[in-house]
Amino acid sequence: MNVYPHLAPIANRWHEAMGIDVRFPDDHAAFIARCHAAGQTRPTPLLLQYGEGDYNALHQDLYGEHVFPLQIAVLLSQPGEDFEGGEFVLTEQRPRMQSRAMVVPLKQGDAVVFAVDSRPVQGTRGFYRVKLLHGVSKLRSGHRHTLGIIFHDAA
Ligand SMILES: O=C(O)CCC(=O)C(=O)O
Ligand SMILES: [Fe+2]
Repeated sequence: MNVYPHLAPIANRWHEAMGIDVRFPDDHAAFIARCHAAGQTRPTPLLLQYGEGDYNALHQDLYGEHVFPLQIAVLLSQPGEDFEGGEFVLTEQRPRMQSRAMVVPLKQGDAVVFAVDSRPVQGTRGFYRVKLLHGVSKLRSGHRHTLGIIFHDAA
């Protein structure tokens, strides 16, 4: 599976809508070369394991100047069977409003594609930026594994 080429055009449309000048090449290797040239050389894909009581506080995976604006998390365990609790949570912060929470109901093998930092939302006067955070609620029992794919390398 090579998903980056499908995401790069979306990333470019998002940047255009948000008035950000940076554009992304079709080829992931070319984008990684840009990260490396800026000292972002550490690979970022991760396998995460959560046990009972573990959680992942709301955060953003920003690891340097170069940021690919979309990332992926794949749930490797079966909710309700392998673990209880441990929901994937997003919050969206709109200008002058309080944050909205969203729970993404993932089953084993599902992937969620989400904004690393901000996404454009159509308003009455063009697009505005909505800031996202993501995290995982506390596991009540069992074990939960995920694969996280972040397309930029880290400094
Ligand atoms: O465990 C998860 O579902 C999300 C982990 C995470 O923060 C990430 O993939 O960036
Ligand atoms: Fe994360």
